[in-house]
Parts: sequence; C-alpha cells; structure tokens
Amino acid sequence: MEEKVHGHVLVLPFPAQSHVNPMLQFSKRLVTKGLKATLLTTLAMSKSMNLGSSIGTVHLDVISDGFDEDLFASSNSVDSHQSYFTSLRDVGSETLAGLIRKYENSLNPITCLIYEPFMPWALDVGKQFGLFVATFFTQPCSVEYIYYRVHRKLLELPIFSTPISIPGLPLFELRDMPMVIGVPGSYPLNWEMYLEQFSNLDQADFVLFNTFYKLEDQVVDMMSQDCPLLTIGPTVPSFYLDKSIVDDETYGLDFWTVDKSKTFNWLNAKPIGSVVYVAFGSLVELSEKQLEELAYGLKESNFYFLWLIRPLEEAKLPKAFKEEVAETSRGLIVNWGNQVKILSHEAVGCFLTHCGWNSTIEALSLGVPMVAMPVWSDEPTNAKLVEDVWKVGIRVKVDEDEANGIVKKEEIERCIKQVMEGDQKGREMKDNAKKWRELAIEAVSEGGSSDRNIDELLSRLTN
Ligand SMILES: O=c1ccn([C@@H]2O[C@H](COP(=O)(O)OP(=O)(O)O[C@H]3O[C@H](CO)[C@@H](O)[C@H](O)[C@H]3O)[C@@H](O)[C@H]2O)c(=O)[nH]1
Repeated sequence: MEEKVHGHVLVLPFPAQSHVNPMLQFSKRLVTKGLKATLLTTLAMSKSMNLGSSIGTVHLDVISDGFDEDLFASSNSVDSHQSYFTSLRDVGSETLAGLIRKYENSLNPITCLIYEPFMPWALDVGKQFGLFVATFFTQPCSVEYIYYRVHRKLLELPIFSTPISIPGLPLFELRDMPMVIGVPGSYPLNWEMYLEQFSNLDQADFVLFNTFYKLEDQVVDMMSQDCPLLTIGPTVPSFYLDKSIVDDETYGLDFWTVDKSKTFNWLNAKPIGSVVYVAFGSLVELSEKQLEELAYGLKESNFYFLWLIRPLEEAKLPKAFKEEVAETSRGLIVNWGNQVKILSHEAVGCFLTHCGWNSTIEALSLGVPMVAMPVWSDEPTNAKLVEDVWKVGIRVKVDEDEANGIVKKEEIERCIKQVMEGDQKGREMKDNAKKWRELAIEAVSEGGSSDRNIDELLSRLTN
C-alpha cells in the first residue's frame, strides 16, 4: 500500500533518450532522499516500450504529446519539428494539467514539478497549480550561459571578431561556440527553442544543472548571480559512482533494444585499455561520406573498436567494411547497448564521441579519455572544454577543403593514436580523466557539492 511521504515530485523530460536518462536518474536520487518521484513519459513511449507503472523506485505516468503512435516524433525531420513542438505545447499543457489534477485528491498530491526548459510552458502550468517548480537543464552550464547572455542581449550576434570573451569561460573561437552561433543560420527552430528556455525562467524556484561544481565552477558562479542555480550531477547510474542506489547499473529506459551479451562477450576477450569505443548518441545522423571516413579511420588506426550505431545509420556503412568487420574480431558493430557499462569496462581505452552532454559527462565520470568529434548543438563547446579545459581528450579537425565539414579518415586515425598510445600527451589525458572521475564521485557522495545541493532543494520543497 502507498505511504504518505513529505513530497511528491513530478518529473517531465523532453521525450527523447538523452533527456529522459538524466532526469530519470535524478528522480532515483530524489527517492533515496525520501520523496515520491513520478516520471512522465508520453503515451507513445509507454506503448512502444511496454512500460509498466514504475522503473525501480520511480513511478511512471503518461501524458500525450499528440503523437501517440510515433515514438520518434520528437526527433523526426526538421520539417515536422514545428508541428511537433506546437502539438507538444498545446496537447502537453492540457494533459499535464489534467494529470496534476488527477493526483489532487490522492494520498500524495503533487508538490513539485521538475521540467525540462525545452518545454517552458510546463513552468506556467506548474505555477497555475501553485507548485514549487524547478527547471532542469540537460546541457552544460557553459553552453546555457552563452544562450542566456544572448537572451539578455549581453552577447551581440553575429560575432565579427574573435577570440570571444565571455565571463566565466575560456576564450572561444567561432568553432568552439554552440553550433547555432558558430554557424549562423543553422538549425533556426532549435535556436528559437534554446532562447525560449529563458522566457519565463525568472519564475522558477530553482534552476538545476546536470553537472558538478568543480567541473564548471567559474561559469556556475557567474550564472548563479542571476538565478537560483544548483549543480546536481553527474546523473550517472550510482553503481558507477557512489553506489547509493540499489540495482542501479542502467538508466532503465531504452528507445532501442539493448544488446546484452554480444558486446560484453567480445569486450571481455580484449586486453585492458585496447578498445576504442565509438558512439554518436541517440540523435545525430552522419552523412554516408562521413560514415565511410569514420569506418576506415577506425580500421586503419589498427586498434580494436566497438561501434554502437543505430540501425538506420548502420545501413549507410560501406558493405565491404561491414563484411570485413564480420570476418575478424578487430571490430564489433552493435545497434544499441548500455553505454555506461561499456565505458566502465577495463578493455575500453578511449571513447570516440560526438560530445553529446550525457556522453561527455558519462566519460568524465567513468574516467575515460575522449576523441571529440562534435556534430551540432552544444557539442562544439563541449569538445572545446574536453580538449582545452578538462584536458581529457583531443578534438578532430575538419578538412577545410571538403564541402560540408568532413573529418577525413587520416585525421580520425591520428587522433585515436594520440589518445590510445602511451606517449606523454596520452598519459596526461588518462591521468586527468581519472582525476575528473574522482571529483565526480566526490560531488554525488554524501556531503559532496551535488549531494548538498539536492538537500538544499529538498529543504525548500518540504518546508
Ligand atoms: O548505444 C547507446 C548509445 C547511447 N546511449 C545513451 O544515450 C545517451 C545519449 O545522450 P547524449 O550523449 O547527450 O547524445 P544525444 O542523444 O545526441 O543528445 C542530444 O541531447 C543532448 C542533451 O541535451 C545534447 O547534448 C546533444 O548534443 C543532443 O544531440 C547517453 O546517456 C548514453 O549513455 C546508450 O545507452 N546506448
């Protein structure tokens, strides 16, 4: 039977893998602190993944985004973006309100809403019901602070002269800025959405970031001057950090089928630090030409490689390459897996990543050095920080002569070798990666900066 608790938090992520993961994980932490947490999924997610009423200790409930039969509606083509976002807002705000009402007369009515700011309307709904509302950013503070300064007109666009100086951040070139700024005119709908995040942020009771204080201290201090900011990350399954949550080796909700045995049978047979792990997250789509360069860069680096690549992307790989991989044990191609478990495997020597924020903070948390190959959004900035601030990786250079910014196979091979081979630079990256892992563990462990911040959130929530 359900017990009365001191607070019931409704958690609303944007319905995509990389947004659900950190917010689901954060929900688990809230439960360990004595709250009830209910994560909201869409009807399409619930149906197609056959979700039950909970994931571990976190309750699940559903709202509609108006696309009840389409699991991938939120990440489909740019043309359909606008209609998806309109529907998400219109249908979502109605069904969210209905759901809050549903709990009003229950033993544990909703007391707090934690929402992702790609959906700023959720804050308005929460406030209509008099709830305590916290905003949860799934990208790093460094990136959001840049958007915030544009929103406040403290950073004028377009940028004509470099290097770019932003308080709390290192000097940036255009290539280090978030893609919508570094490449003016790119992703116009996303740009609108990034700025909209701040439209009503002054109404939020707290602003949460999936980061930890020591990782972004200067920019966190800057942004904290303007909003009640709390760093609460990294939101990586606790099994890999402080082990405070029972049965917590995975996030627990996957949009694709997870390969459980092939990957680890293959990894278990490889020497320590010998494998390049390659993955580009849940959204990025590379061109056929780029995939070909990547494939042959990996092959020619002569290291073992494990490549997690979604089915539609895999279909674009050169046939000859796939056949060669299938015939030898030099490489393994798998469609989806448990990335954090892979990163924690001793055979993995480096992570070739697009620098999505989850992948980046997961690699930092697991102490794995990176080859950074950013594609869009926050990724160029994350790659800059990986290479020049945290010094845990090397960023590939785009071939200037190639249209559409292709990274050539020779460059991929060069970067992999730099990280994997034991020369001084490679060793420094590995040592720094270990250092960031220790600091990540410290942040989420009892009394650490993120742990104290979660307690601060709770004390406001329950008083
Ligand atoms: O086989 C796989 C591959 C990935 N993952 C997980 O999927 C998530 C991927 O997230 P992320 O690394 O952030 O990449 P994207 O899915 O590309 O994320 C989008 O959302 C992020 C957060 O807003 C942004 O930083 C990115 O630029 C944007 O592309 C991570 O938690 C991974 O652990 C798996 O579990 N299995």
